[in-house]
Amino acid sequence: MLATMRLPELSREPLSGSRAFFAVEYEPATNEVLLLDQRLLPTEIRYLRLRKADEVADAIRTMVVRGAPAIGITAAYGLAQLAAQERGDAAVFLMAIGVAGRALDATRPTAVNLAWAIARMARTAADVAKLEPDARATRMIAEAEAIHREDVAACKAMGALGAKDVPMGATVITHCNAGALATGGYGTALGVIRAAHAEGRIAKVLACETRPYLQGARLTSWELHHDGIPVEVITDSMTGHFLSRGEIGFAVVGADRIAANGDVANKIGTYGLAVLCGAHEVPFTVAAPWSTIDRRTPDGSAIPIEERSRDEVAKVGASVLVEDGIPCRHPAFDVTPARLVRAIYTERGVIRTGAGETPDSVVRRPQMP
Ligand SMILES: CSC[C@@H](O)[C@@H](O)C(=O)COP(=O)(O)O
Repeated sequence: MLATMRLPELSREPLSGSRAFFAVEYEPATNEVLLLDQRLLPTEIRYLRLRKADEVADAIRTMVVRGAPAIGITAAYGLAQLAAQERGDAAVFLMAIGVAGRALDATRPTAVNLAWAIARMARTAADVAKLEPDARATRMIAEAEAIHREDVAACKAMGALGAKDVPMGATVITHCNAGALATGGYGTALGVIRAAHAEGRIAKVLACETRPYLQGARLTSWELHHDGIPVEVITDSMTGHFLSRGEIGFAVVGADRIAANGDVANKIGTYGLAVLCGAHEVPFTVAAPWSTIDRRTPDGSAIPIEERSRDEVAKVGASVLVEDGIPCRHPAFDVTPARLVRAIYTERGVIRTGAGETPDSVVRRPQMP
């Protein structure tokens, strides 16, 4: 497995629980944030060591790290790192955390996990501001590590719940990358796939390539292949073909933000896949931690959609596909209405959207918040 890995030396076991690879870790011995540079995958495995919060913000903006939970965890570590560097009094400390938090928050607008993690770190900063610098840094680092550890546990919990819905022997389709690379470890949609594979339910996975940034082709296939889970890459335009032939039994994707009514924002192309699954009566499901649910956003129309650069559509690497000067559009996410989603797997239970449940309606259940 992963014979070509060059892992950075860590002074302890990674919180992601994987020595094979990790998307993000914090190294307390050096106060560095370590990121696997996902822009280079699958051809090169290189880790970056980040020493300042603005380097962390840059890394999120430029897609060194991506995926909703992973960017939230990375931002939390960026603020913990800053807390370990800031020696000023409480007011100076809170000012520095506030400025860095706003810069991190401005990097990517759609994934609510980013704002959620920054807000949680800001609350901790307010609680510890009056402590000695070393003591408040220790508390900030512990909070970021808790966010990381809780995310891995959430992925495993939702994976176990979702796996039960995967029909025995199914071919499962997924879109984008909602795996260990996109989370603290294990993955959301790929967590369901990992758990279902361990239960012997999965014949193979079809990974949509996910134009234009190709997270499915570059990242999902890499993760699954090196985990020994059978995977085939298809172009996004092939999904209707395979569904029409009855070759797909289950669909599971991640999410960047889920509105109070159950509408799901995820990587561009998800909505089309959901419509096709609906037309062919194939269960279309979503796996996401509770930190992806934004109950202050009433429905999908209120979710901000990130517009990314023209060049990601007009070029593949150095190859030009669209002549200079011809405009291209690039919404990076779309919204799938709740009515097309059969179920949402979370660490707090399953939201049966197909049976009319919503995030708002299930919070009254005993195990829900
Ligand atoms: C567990 S990750 C869920 C989503 O963040 C994922 O499906 C996705 O859309 C990622 O988009 P990206 O633009 O690569 O950050």
